[in-house]
Amino acid sequence: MAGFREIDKALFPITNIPAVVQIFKNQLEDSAEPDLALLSIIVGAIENSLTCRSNISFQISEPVEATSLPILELHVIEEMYSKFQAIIKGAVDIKNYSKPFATRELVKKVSDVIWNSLTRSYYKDRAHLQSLYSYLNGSKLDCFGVAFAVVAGCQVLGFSDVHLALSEDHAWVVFGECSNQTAEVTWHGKGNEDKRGQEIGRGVTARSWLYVNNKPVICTRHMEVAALVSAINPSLNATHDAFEVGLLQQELLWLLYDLGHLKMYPMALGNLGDLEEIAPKEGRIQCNTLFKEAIQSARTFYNNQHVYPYTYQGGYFYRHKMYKEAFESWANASDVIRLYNYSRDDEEIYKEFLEIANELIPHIMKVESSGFSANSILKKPECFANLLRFYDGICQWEEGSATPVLHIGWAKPLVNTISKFDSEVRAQVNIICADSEEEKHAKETNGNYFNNNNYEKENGTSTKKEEKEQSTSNFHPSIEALTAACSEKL
Ligand SMILES: CC1(C)CN=C(N2CCN(c3ncnc4sc(C(F)(F)C(F)(F)F)cc34)CC2)S1
Repeated sequence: MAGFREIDKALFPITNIPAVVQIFKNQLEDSAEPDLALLSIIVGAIENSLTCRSNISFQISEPVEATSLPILELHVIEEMYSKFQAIIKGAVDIKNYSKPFATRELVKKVSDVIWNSLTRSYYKDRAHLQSLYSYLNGSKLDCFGVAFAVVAGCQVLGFSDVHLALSEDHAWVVFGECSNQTAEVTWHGKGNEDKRGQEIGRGVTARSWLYVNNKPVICTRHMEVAALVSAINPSLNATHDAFEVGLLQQELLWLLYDLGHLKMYPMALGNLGDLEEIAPKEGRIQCNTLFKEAIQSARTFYNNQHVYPYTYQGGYFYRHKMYKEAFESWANASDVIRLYNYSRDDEEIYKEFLEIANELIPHIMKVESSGFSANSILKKPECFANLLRFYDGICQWEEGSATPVLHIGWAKPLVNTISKFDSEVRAQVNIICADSEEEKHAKETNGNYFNNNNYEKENGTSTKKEEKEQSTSNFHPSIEALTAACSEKL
């Protein structure tokens, strides 16, 4: 069983970051399960006291030491911890539910208890609504927070088979003797009817990015701790972070990394990479290594069906003006999305690709075409090839989808970008039609490679592709038409 033990209580009152890290270490290394409710309440209390407006003067007027925190008294935490236990145990009579494994009815009941105790209406996307501190003190939770609270509630009831399942923009639970049962427990997006209690769709939604082609991160208890730590939000306001909260999140993520609990959690590795880029820790691996580990994790454990590891890495390269590398990361992100069907639940990733295509890439083009260096990316065929691959993936994402992706707003920046490359550069990119000798070679070498500037791509097959007869080339017709138009101008 989990629990708030004497060795944890002995660390109170908590006044600094090392004490919080020690409690997490005790909980994570103990043979029993780490106590999700306890850990969420502790970090939620710290985050809330350092980021919520009420004591804003505290931050500005009294510069605090890096690792000092507002004092956390034991009785405050104990009261909240007992309150959560009382709410859950008071509302769920487990005599009605056979043990040792949870049932759909039990999971739905716990979800109803959380759901019905939330404030009637509040701004759901506000920051700092992810922890049990927010639930117990403000009766407010965001979409992730509800799912997390349900798993923490099931832990209180002794159901150790109920675990958090995470896509890149949604959370649900798995449960049962073989952990193969799934249930929605929270809402997603705006204005969508919640599907709480239902199993995760096999139908058309299963092919949407929202459910990552049935390759979600299935958490262990320790990975659920990593999720609550990843969900820590240091932002004070739109422009500033409370740096002690960011520091605490970074220390806790390194603790989880060292214990091996981030190996199968690409987004947590990406979060740690972002924090390391801002404030690199002595003697730790570099942030771009973390972005690579996140990509490797997604390729190894999730059949390369996740987009964010590539956009974490692309964002890093972009901020460091490594534009050639950024194009490759974004083209790799596009190779992931091309196999999905775009559905109305996929707005978040749509916005991500829209920003890359219509803000970041045009900015790079502007910067690169003003300067006149021989080393410019406008002279590099692999940059042109990766841009085509990026756009082609988005076109293919749209293919076969009920909802269109592209509109005229996409076309102008796209044509503007492609026309920035001189004809002799474009001519060096050799688009190889499917079934050619090179294509077969590419299949044998099982991957993408630039072969004397040829752009070769293994034509990844998927259900989406099988439905279409093999096209004459790898690219979506509109990209093919564009490149043909360009080459006509040679
Ligand atoms: C490259 C990026 C644009 C930078 N930040 C990104 N994040 C920030 C952190 N983030 C996350 N980081 C760790 N774990 C999770 S679980 C999750 C979620 F499934 F959507 C949930 F639970 F519904 F909110 C989101 C998420 C979401 C993606 S992607």
